[in-house]
Amino acid sequence: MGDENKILTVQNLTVDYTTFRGNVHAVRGVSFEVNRGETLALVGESGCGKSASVKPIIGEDASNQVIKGGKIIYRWQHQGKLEEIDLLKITAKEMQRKIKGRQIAMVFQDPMTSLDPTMRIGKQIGEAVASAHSKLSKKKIDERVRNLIATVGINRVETVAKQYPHQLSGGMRQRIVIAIALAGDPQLLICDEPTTALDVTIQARILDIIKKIQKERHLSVIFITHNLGVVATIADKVNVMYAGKVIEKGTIEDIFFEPKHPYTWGLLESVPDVDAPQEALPMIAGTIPDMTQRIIGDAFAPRNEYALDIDFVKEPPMFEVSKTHQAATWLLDKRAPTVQMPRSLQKRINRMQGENNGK
Ligand SMILES: Nc1ncnc2c1ncn2[C@@H]1O[C@H](COP(=O)(O)OP(=O)(O)OP(=O)(O)O)[C@@H](O)[C@H]1O
Repeated sequence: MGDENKILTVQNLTVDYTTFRGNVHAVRGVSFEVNRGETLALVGESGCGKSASVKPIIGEDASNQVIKGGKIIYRWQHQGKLEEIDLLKITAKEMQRKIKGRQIAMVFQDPMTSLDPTMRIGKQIGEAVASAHSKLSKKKIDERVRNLIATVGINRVETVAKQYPHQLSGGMRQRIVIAIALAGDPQLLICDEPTTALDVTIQARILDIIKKIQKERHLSVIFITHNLGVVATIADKVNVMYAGKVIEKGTIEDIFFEPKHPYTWGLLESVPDVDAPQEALPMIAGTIPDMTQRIIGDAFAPRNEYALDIDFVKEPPMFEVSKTHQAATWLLDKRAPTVQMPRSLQKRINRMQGENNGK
């Protein structure tokens, strides 16, 4: 697959936050790629560096953020030519003028932070359209606003256009935020926990809308979530993150049917199983490490009941499981003892695979 199909390549991204307690090493050398028309999920517990890995893509920088290294290569077709830039090297002005909204847009968890409470919905979307397409007439802008509202699955277009954010439910507000994100016809949409604050049925509806839009517009999507259960319905590929690193990456099938890292096993076990009688849901015991400290070995080792001695001393490399699947665990070293995933998880996977084959 040539580079033209890769819309984004993040290479060895390293991000710190300076704090009075010392530097938080939030992202410790993260690399990933997103292909055109593909959805990549970044998954992991709270605080593992998911947001910190994507904010630099769109120039969202807290005042205490320090990019210590890496590249973020973005590629797009411009006047029939493939252009590429390192998003870490452009100015804030260029980011605003060329990239933000028009190439890459972001949807955050809390829609209220992205909406202006004092402005009618139609006007807010209209401003986003006008700022991305400066030459459009008022009539054309209005037309686009109505189309965008309909695109996110809202039927009462005229009514909603006249309303204020507080008059809408959480799910409706999130749809409007998605409509605003689409106003500049971006190629890449970054969704940071877009459904976490919503109740389960509304979550499913928003996921369906994102999926529908992704297909219609052949969008690339980076989808951030702490819930692996959500990932199965939306993503093509998954990167599992822990303590500022990607520790396992693969296709949906690789991660759900052949998980290799004990951390991924733990995440999968903590997904509610709707098809099986529920025992108490096992959460991964322990807490994430203090990210201001230097981490020695595998960051997950202190919480890992399958840890080997070497895990406490030496960081595991990414072992190749297959062409599409890699995991950073010493259990994959050829000298390691054979360790099986928990039986309860294996049983669940067997059942899921059976259902999948029966489809
Ligand atoms: N502005 C900041 N200043 C200091 N530390 C920060 C800042 N932003 C994030 N962090 C820290 O960086 C680490 C990674 O945070 P990040 O927000 O990327 O996690 P996350 O995986 O997205 O989790 P969540 O779902 O809770 O946002 C955490 O330890 C977090 O406390």
